[in-house]
Amino acid sequence: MGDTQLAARVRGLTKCFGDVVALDGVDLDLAPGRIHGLAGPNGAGKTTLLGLLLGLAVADGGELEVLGRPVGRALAAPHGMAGFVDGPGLYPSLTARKNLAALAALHGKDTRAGRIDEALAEVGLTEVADDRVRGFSLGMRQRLGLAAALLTDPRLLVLDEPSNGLDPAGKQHVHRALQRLAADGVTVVLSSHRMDDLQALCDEVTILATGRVRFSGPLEKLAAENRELEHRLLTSDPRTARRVAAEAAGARVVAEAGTRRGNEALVVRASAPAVEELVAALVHAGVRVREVAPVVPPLEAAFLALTEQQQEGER
Ligand SMILES: Nc1ncnc2c1ncn2[C@@H]1O[C@H](COP(=O)(O)OP(=O)(O)OP(=O)(O)O)[C@@H](O)[C@H]1O
Repeated sequence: MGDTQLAARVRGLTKCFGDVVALDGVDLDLAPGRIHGLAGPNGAGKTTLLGLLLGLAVADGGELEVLGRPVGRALAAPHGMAGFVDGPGLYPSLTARKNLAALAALHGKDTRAGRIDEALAEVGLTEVADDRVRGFSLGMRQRLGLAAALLTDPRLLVLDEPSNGLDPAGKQHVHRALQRLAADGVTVVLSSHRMDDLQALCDEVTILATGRVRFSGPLEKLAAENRELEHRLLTSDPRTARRVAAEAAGARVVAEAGTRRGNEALVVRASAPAVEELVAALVHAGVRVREVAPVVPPLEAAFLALTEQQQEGER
């Protein structure tokens, strides 16, 4: 795909706040119709990057192209973009419905009741449509902010931690709305601290640590980065299992991890294929394997390995 088709193209982006280097030569490509996740420890630069995309601040260096247009030094949200960082800007004294009407009118968009009702339904706020926003929870505000963004018919949607404060039903509404947008060709970029949310939603992720990109690409590639993981095994015969694991190629017994559901658990460090071999060897030795699971989910393990490496390298 040619770069001209990208929803956003970022090259060597830097941003400092006094002595703090928030972004340090960041490259990022956002492909159309994809949901791109941004992850990273606190202070990694996620909000700063999303803010620059939204035109809320100006970069100190590098290139930033959004929806085919270079973003210059003027602070202006590029046309066709929607989103928010640090929570959506809403009018507390107005109802949810009136907020949407006011925000859509501000953008010169369709304010017909039908369209507003649709947006409210999409984020699951129909029942509180006529309640004042002042009494809304964080999760309800986040969803209303998303509804407001939907009304502007964006081609690029930028969201900073949109899952913050959402209950499971709210999360489902938000995930469905974002997936519907992506299916319609809208590009979505969002930050999250939850690797499980990123896994459920995103095609690609970028991991930032101390202002630098540590990984950018498909999620499967990230999970595969961390080849050896600790796995917990529950078996019918812990003693034999331990002996078989100690002899298995490519597996190292880490510890006996106490008991779980009355069984003694065994923890081994091994790659996914080596774990499969071990399970086959256990079955061959007459040991029943009741449960095999990574101690830390693969994506989270890859995230920790990448971000810890970066921080240690800088000490
Ligand atoms: N307006 C500002 N003034 C001074 N420093 C800032 C400002 N905005 C961000 N920073 C600093 O820049 C760095 C990156 O911050 P940023 O908020 O982008 O990180 P983040 O990845 O979004 O973090 P979190 O996960 O905690 O939200 C941090 O060290 C932060 O303290």
